Amino acid sequence: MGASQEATQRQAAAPKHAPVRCCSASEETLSCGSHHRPDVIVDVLGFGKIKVDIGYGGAFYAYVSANKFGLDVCSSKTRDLVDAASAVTEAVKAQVKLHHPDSEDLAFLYGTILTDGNDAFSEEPTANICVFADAQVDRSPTGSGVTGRIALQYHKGLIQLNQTRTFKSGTTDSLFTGKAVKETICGDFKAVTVEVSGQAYYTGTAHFVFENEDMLKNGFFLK
Ligand SMILES: O=C(O)[C@H]1NCC[C@@H]1O
Repeated sequence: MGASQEATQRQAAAPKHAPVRCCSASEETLSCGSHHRPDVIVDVLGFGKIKVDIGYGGAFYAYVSANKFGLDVCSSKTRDLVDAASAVTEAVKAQVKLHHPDSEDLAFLYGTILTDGNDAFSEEPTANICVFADAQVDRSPTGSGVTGRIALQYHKGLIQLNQTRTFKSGTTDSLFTGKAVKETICGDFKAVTVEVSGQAYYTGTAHFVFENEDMLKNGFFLK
């Protein structure tokens, strides 16, 4: 079977809109110890005191409307959005202690998501840009980021269970849809199960092998 045939077969078998379910909590600092305090004030270098939300949807993000920085997620220069988001990330990392009930390994801020501020339910798409890891910009509205954003919207009473919202990347215009489907708990935190859907495309394949003589074929530990 040629490579293109294989790819075609895989495409035919691939689910186009399979939703991904995540358990997601609106989170806050360990020290405050309550379930509902999404508003966290941090001192952001160059911008002063800014109120952000911190949410978890597979990773922790800080969420803040871009207009707090005089920016627009859809029309401002990406460089300016990245600089503002990175300043927020630095501030939160330095000033907020995160806690994850399942594992402290998960208790770190992965990035900042600047939004258009349209968190109340609407049929219209709401835009955001995710600046994560080492100031990378996501090409999508961000699965984990949208999950956390829906959790925050739900816990703020801005959306109801099973109200589907559409999320748009301010950078590429790509779309995800998502909804909160069930209340749950995560450790001591009130949480919500979220479904996110989007379109994915194959962009390549890889085939890995190991040879018996390879003394590292089973992997290795770093000392
Ligand atoms: O969509 C996601 O959740 C991933 N994309 C970039 C940040 C996350 O790793």
